[in-house]
Amino acid sequence: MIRRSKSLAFSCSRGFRWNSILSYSRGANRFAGVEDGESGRERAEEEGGGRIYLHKSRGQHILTNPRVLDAIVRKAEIRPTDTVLEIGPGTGNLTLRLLEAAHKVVSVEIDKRMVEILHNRVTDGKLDDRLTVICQDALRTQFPQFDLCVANIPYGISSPLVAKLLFGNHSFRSATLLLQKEFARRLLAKPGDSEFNRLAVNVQLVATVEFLMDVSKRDFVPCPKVDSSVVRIRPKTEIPDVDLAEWGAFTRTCFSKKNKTLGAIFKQKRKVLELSRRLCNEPPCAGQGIVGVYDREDDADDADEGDEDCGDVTEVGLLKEKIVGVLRDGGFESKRPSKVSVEEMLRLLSLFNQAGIYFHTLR
Ligand SMILES: C[S@@+](CC[C@H](N)C(=O)[O-])C[C@H]1O[C@@H](n2cnc3c(N)ncnc32)[C@H](O)[C@@H]1O
Repeated sequence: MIRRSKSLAFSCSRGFRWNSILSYSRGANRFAGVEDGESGRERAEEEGGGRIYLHKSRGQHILTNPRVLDAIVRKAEIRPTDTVLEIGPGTGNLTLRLLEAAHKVVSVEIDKRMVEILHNRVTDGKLDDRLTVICQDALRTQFPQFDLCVANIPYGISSPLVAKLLFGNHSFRSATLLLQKEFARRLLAKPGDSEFNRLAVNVQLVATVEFLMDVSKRDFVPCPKVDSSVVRIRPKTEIPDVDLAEWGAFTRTCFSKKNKTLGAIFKQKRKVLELSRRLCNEPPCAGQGIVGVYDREDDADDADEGDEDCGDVTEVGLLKEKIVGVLRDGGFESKRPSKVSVEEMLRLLSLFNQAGIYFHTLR
């Protein structure tokens, strides 16, 4: 049951030249935003009262500019032998182009109405034997083997999806993703940039990220509030030998207060107690992988409760001294996490481990 108040209504159209139709328009009751070959800007047309409601909550903004669609496919470096994974094909504007360039396309789409539209479009174009559509939530689906991921993804799942691609044991050459501009900037951020956060540090541990192009909000139907950027994420062939679960917990601690020094962060009573509990909780739960790449703004600063400096002369106090010693001897005490590179973070974790301090996940 679709509740109209929460949705954006777009009408269907008919009678446009096939190549001018950006989304499916065969038969009655079909949606079509319409590609404007001249300006590439949005239009929506109505026919016979047929409508499909685009759900904001599912990020249903249809990319309609043919030049942008073509550019994404060109920049994705698709080989004719490739299987391409697409997340969120929507009405299939990108999918049809991917099918022209690749050997196979596997598209994962949560909305069965979109799947129906997509099926009809590829059947019309006789491309259906090379397309597999999985009608499921991309975050809950096991991806098949793929060479490349190319997608205009729903922005609401950017962070867990990037984590799934990079930390989910998939082997692929690259992911060319259309993302919200701000999210893309965070992926690309370098130490010292104001956007540098756990997302950047976790992604850059295992991948390189390259900016490809900006995309205007006006190239979508309906027009979203934000601009977008296309980036290419290439998994590194050699990944540092680090327990990813521990790395995830470690970077979470380091970035719990992005603008405080590491010394101030690790001296907090709560942090020391947390580490103390982890140490008592042997053996480590290794190999769980990073379950998220931690991009939530509200993760950036933990609440201030229990923030006071830990001054105990108990075991916890001794642990605190040990922690401070590691930070001081390694030259990290006065550094801010937002200015520390991945390599330096790895060195700090290794120094902690050498001192018998671990960040493994609590059971
Ligand atoms: C931004 S639209 C992109 C549509 C199309 N790729 C384009 O470029 O015009 C995102 C699409 O992802 C789908 N979607 C949203 N959440 C999803 C999820 N968790 N798993 C799979 N698809 C999802 C939406 O239904 C929508 O069709």
